[in-house]
Amino acid sequence: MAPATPKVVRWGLMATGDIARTFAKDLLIDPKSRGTEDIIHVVTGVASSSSAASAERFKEEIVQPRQPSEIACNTYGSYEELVQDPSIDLVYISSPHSHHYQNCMLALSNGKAVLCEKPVTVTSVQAHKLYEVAREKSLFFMEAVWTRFFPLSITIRQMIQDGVIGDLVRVYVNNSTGTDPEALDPSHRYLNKSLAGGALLDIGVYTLTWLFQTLYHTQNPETRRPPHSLSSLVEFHESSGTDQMTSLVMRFDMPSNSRLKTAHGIATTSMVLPDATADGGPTVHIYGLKGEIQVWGPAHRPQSIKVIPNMIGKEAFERKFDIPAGGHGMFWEADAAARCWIAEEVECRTIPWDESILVMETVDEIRRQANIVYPTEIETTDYPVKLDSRPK
Ligand SMILES: NC(=O)C1=CN([C@@H]2O[C@H](COP(=O)(O)OP(=O)(O)OC[C@H]3O[C@@H](n4cnc5c(N)ncnc54)[C@H](OP(=O)(O)O)[C@@H]3O)[C@@H](O)[C@H]2O)C=CC1
Ligand SMILES: O=C1OC[C@@H](O)[C@H](O)[C@H]1O
Repeated sequence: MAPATPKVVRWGLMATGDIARTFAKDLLIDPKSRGTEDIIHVVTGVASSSSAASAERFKEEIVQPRQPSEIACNTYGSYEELVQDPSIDLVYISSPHSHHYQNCMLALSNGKAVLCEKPVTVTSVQAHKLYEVAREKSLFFMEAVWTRFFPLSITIRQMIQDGVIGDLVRVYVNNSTGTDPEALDPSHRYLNKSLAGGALLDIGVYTLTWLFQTLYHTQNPETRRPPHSLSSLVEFHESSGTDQMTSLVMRFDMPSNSRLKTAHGIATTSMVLPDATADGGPTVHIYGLKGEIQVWGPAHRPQSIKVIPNMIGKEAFERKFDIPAGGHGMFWEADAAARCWIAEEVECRTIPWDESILVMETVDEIRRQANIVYPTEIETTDYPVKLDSRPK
């Protein structure tokens, strides 16, 4: 039952780029419009590493018009100042992924709980290290894999666990960005190796999220085993050398009472192809012995499902999942992070640390197979390391 008085959760925003704007707008939508009665989100701090003026602009354009005027929002021209602000409960980090490790360390070592954009780090070793620090300091820490918190994803995980499509056999996912790399400035984060650019870390991680949330997360945590036998192929963008297309197949062990003891996860990601199929067809297919669940819409921001039973005479059905109040869909992960923080939990069960690490280990292995190498300073676990890769 919802408490009589909602708890106010105070956010600090580290970075003022594109996704920070989208996240902040979602955060400040009335939570009641999505049935959230127990929390109110406010933004009490914004920091930009470019300038205090940029943080101030963000506050004026995005924050102030959307929250009560009596809530003070401090602005800073450095991330170091933000993490020392006592009026902040949770820090949302949305710098480029190359900077996540250093920025998360900064927040955690200053005693702040963290919600960090995907991918949590550049390497699995960095992710391990961050979770270790969060545990040592008893601080909440979560990778912001927003797709997992969509009611659509929750419904699918439940359907799998309820046996609606029977034992899992194969999951196929396609997620792409629909970008023409030739039309981008070469310093853009998609093409910039100093910013851990490339399709795999940017959007490929969503395809892995789908494989893990269906073929791994739905299994008994006591007995499930990490996937194995990964084969992948990577294609590169000529002038930047960043990865532009990855396809992979890997094997997931299934529970011992399944008819088939293993299932295949197949994922593909591309910079240039559209993020959803042009004819609006499915982007994710989850195949079980009794039927298939199709997911329609971009795999990172899915919109509807179709469930197709194998049995003749059993009707297929469709279900649309609208995102309420004109939101983008990022408020559900914010609600989940806030609830964990209020409950003094360090980890969110919907995206547990071990799964973020397994995704990063999978990325490591694909990178090893294709020899994708980033500059040492963004792969290191040393802290603090000064990173400066802004275009001159
Ligand atoms: N969940 C989702 O749907 C999405 C997630 N993302 C993730 O969010 C992160 C940011 O993406 P996005 O907002 O699109 O990127 P942007 O380039 O638009 O913004 C990144 C921000 O990071 C800050 N920054 C700090 N250091 C640097 C640097 N050296 N070079 C450039 N920017 C720097 C800047 O803010 P400032 O100057 O204020 O410090 C910049 O505006 C990525 O990790 C990406 O994977 C991205 C898009 C969608
Ligand atoms: O997380 C993301 O989702 C949407 C994409 O367009 C973006 O590049 C990526 O970072």
